[in-house]
Amino acid sequence: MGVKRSKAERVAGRGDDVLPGQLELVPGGGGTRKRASEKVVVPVARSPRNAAAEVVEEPAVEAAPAPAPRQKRRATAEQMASKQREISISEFFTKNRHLLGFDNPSKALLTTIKEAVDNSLDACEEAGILPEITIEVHDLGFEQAGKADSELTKGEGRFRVVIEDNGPGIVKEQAPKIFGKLLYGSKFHRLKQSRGQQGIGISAAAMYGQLTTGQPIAVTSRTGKGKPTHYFEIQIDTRKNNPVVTRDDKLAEWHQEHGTRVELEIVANWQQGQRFVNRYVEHTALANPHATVHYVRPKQQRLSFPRATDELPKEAAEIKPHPHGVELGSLMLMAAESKSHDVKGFLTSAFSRVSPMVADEILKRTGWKKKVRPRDLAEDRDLAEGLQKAIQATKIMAPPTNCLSPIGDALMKKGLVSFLSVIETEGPEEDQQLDLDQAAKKKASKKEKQARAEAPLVPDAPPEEGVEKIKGHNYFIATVTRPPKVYRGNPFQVEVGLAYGGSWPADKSIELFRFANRVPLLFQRGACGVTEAVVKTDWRNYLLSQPKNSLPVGPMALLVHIASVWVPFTSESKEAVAHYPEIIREIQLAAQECGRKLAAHIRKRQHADYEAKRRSLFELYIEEVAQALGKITGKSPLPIKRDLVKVAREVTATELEEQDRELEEASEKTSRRPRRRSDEEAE
Ligand SMILES: Nc1ncnc2c1ncn2[C@@H]1O[C@H](COP(=O)(O)OP(=O)(O)OP(=O)(O)O)[C@@H](O)[C@H]1O
Repeated sequence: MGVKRSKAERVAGRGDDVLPGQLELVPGGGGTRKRASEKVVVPVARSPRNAAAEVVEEPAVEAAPAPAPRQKRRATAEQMASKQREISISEFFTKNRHLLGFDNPSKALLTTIKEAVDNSLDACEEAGILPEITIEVHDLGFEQAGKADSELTKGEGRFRVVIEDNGPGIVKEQAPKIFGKLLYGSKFHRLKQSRGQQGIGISAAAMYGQLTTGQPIAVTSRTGKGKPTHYFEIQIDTRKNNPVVTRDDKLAEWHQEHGTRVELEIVANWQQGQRFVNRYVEHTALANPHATVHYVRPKQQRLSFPRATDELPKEAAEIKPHPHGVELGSLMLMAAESKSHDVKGFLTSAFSRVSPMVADEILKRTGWKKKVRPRDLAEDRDLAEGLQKAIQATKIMAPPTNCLSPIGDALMKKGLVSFLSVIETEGPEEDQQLDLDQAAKKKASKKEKQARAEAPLVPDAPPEEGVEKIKGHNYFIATVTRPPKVYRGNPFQVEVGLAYGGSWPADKSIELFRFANRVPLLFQRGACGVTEAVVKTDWRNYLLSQPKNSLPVGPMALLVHIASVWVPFTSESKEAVAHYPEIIREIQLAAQECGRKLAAHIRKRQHADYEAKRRSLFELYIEEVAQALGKITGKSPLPIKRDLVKVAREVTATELEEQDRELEEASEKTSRRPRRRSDEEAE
């Protein structure tokens, strides 16, 4: 069937090549200029009324190019050139501090603590030291915030943040650059899993402190027994991005044999920011069960999170880049820096998984007739492109994965159990915003709540495999660790753990805990690839309800951890993971695997509930039946009742009951101590 033309099209005779609503282009460089002899097609606004006649005719006119209106130049290139100058990285981030997570005083508080704690944990692990970290937040008073009272948001003021670790310490010469120069660090150029990766975190915190309070960052550090303790005060010359040491002393005494203490004065908002900090500390303890964390807060009890294991995480090895992940520019740069005399040597020494045999295969694919040196690759883009294509066409083993250090199933479970004990002991987050007196009052009602919660909802409901008993709550815990995978040459690994039941609300969206290289991600949930993967998973298959494009609803906390040598964050503030399809797919697979375990548990639980209901129904009539049988047989009704109860239990027994009873006995023997307790209690 032919296309029906409008009247205008038929008149113009060009309806076939001009779509309605389109301006006709005249070939030959004329752009939209009209040819004299032709009718011209002019677009008209589409509306239901004129949809049928979308084009109208206009008499063709020779179009003369209209002279451009003369405008007075506002600035000349020379004038503009006089204003152009280099921008230092510190100047840039002073203006764009939101990019580093210092958007507002409450977020700045968390970012400052996070940057320092992440460094401490990284340093301890790298040195093979079990971390013991103290986080202190001291309120210096609202009047010192440097603003008029009327300008202060409630809770805003000046705070001193102190982070102390028992790590390897920092050598004297390095301290000024580490704390007083942005983009200076030990982790950016290597491929190894670590919390820090950019070399900007702690100096950015120092810069924020300097900007808001004018105070320098203070650093105390010692590298070992018998070594001196150095104390520095460091400022940043933001114009040059260089450190300025304002104080450099040797301390006569320091209680740490080795370690680092960082002190920053910042404008923060404790009232609004404390819940983020509390959450960060709790979640850090959850993902780092090998660390002891002490937490000192204004007007509240000092908290301690003792380590749940004395085993350090598996050491992550440093690897070389994988050839499949290298881009042309990087390849040329690497070739320029290579000390090898030939390309074969360059390939085997600069990349992982390139043996001499694999290098020969790559070179054969290039089809080069003459000898090529790495230097030639750096200078000749075509040669480099040829090599890159040959690399991509060659099958090369996936990169080694000993550069990754996942939490692991066992420790993830341990961490979740400890974390849940904390929640049950301490109550929800809001409780922590109260002052000490109010907290004491709340404690009494919490005990009542707990007593109520401890009463089993389902008579004889048995705990089952994967179910952890925490202070009277049954939590089903399941974990999944996926095998390592690679995105753009970077190895990564996904782990998922879930805790279902207990006191999580059944009618709300699940709690999603995101972690990257053991660091909790607390902001930008909606913009994170992890959230996308969880939302994309169809949780209805696993017996949870799930509104469209949302997290599932149910009494569940879901922990997702991605471990990688280079986590692709969406910004420098490292708050959300980018939406790489390979990563999203892996998270989905892990979530599905965990979901299957969850569905099996929910089914078993539903079956147990059903049988328990049946049993209670039998038991309702057993007394009467026993009495009646006693009368008929002339025997005592008591043994009859006992026998009937026994039969009812046998009939309604679920297959799990036996093993559950064993589990319950075992769990009664092992008294669980909550990981978080106040130091007062400990004493
Ligand atoms: N407490 C510490 N103990 C030992 N070394 C430290 C400590 N804090 C910082 N460093 C060193 O200082 C460097 C710079 O730290 P910084 O926080 O600026 O960046 P990063 O941790 O490398 O990366 P990111 O910007 O992603 O946090 C680190 O790479 C580390 O080598």
